[in-house]
Amino acid sequence: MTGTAPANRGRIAPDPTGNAELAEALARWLPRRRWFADKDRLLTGVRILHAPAVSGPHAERTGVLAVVRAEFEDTAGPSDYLVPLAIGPVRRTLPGAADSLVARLRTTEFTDALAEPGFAAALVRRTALGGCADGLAFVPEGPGFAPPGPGAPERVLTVQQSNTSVVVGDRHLIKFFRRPAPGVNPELDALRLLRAGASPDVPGLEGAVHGPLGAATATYAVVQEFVPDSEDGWTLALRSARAEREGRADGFAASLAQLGSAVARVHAVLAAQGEVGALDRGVLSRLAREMAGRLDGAIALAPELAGRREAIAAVYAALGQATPRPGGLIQRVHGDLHLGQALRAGQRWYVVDFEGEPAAPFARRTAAHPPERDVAGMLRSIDYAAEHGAAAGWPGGAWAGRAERAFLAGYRAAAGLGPEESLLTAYQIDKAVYELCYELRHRPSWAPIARSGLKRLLGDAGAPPGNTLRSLCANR
Ligand SMILES: Nc1ncnc2c1ncn2[C@@H]1O[C@H](COP(=O)(O)OP(=O)(O)O)[C@@H](O)[C@H]1O
Ligand SMILES: O=P(O)(O)O[C@H]1O[C@H](CO)[C@@H](O[C@H]2O[C@H](CO)[C@@H](O)[C@H](O)[C@H]2O)[C@H](O)[C@H]1O
Repeated sequence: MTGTAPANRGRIAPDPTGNAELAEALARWLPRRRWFADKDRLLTGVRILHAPAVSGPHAERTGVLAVVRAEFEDTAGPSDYLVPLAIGPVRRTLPGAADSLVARLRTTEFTDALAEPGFAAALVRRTALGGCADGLAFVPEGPGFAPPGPGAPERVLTVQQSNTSVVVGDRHLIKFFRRPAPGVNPELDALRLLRAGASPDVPGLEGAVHGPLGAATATYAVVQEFVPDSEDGWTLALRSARAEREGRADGFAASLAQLGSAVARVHAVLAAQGEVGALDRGVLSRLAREMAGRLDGAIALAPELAGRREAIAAVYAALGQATPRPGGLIQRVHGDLHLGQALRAGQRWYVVDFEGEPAAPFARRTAAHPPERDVAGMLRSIDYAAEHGAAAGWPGGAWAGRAERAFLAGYRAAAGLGPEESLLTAYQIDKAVYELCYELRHRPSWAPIARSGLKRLLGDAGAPPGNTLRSLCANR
């Protein structure tokens, strides 16, 4: 590391002009982060691509929004990660958890900047004010917002998976995209459409931070309204399934009908504000081909799927031959909708995390789909909750049936018509295939949930606790 002399303390020069020691420390620190998405690959090294500076929370510490490139032994290509760092003299005690320490190199200390009081708040403040500095652009979106005052309390959300979000002053949430890629992040893009259409069903977009990525520009973070006192749909679903076992009725099914309506309204705004296309035979056969391609990719990761290839391919083939509903559309959708991405506050639902499937390239995440894709995601999530409960001995089947029917009824009431069956079936199977791979990779002990969901969707006999699509559709 060459940047430790007092004169340049706080600035990181891009590799290969220095920083070898810091890069080595990052190579040890990164794989232990929960948002590091390459845990199953052998990391061979880290390079610091960019490190634009932002004003530090206090005079002796500088913040940088470092973008680092992780390189691996395999040939699948490098991954870029956003790593906000605070740089300053070594301290006796760290402000956050001990694992916020990235490196102590001689007299200089490098820590996770999101654990430093004042760092996230300073970025939200700069976004509210707008402006450019050191290659970063702080851009308020829409009418803008009042900057948080000095000393606004901050807390890093611990539930996040792919990214890292910090709540500032209980009013704003700044979400740092850990995997920057060239262009506008799909979440920012979707939130702009939803703001333009005055959607009441998502937290309002307030601004964004952009920075360099090679010769391109990437979205580093978005700032949006924080929804206070909310609980996510997954937590509520598990509580409701447990209440059922204990013979206590609750209002969850009724609230899921409201969620169904909220999702339908989100779809309506995205269709009105974004690009749409006709759902014709050509689109159906393309979607069927894409699903079949994803199945082949999934079999490579989860060879157990090979035994089901024929049955799954038959469902996709049926989709490819189906007659589209007249007037059907493809449009921007959420792309990775599940109960954890619905927040209940008071009597309202808010839909969050429009980033799409975290591992997919941006172009695939923003591609137009029939809205059935999101509806299928939520049905899979209800099935997940039922299956999770079944493992604890809860009577998941009846609960799941009611929950799924309520969600579909709410969706239908707001959309004016229900999801199309061949699409809903194919998307649920496509999602269950994705989930099996996701679970095998990230949470192997959850793989049986995806496995048995897939079994049920393929109509295998004797697979409680969820419901076959046939039984759900019979009630449409
Ligand atoms: N605007 C918000 N207000 C309140 N909580 C939020 C908001 N956005 C996200 N959250 C909470 O943070 C969690 C993680 O957010 P999410 O956008 O899904 O992050 P990730 O991209 O890391 O998965 C959500 O499940 C929700 O509990
Ligand atoms: O929230 P993310 O965008 O990071 O989504 C990924 O992780 C999800 C798990 O947190 C995963 O969702 C799967 O598990 C959920 C329960 O934890 C369940 O409700 C979903 O239906 C199921 O798909 C999601 O697939 C993945 O992309």
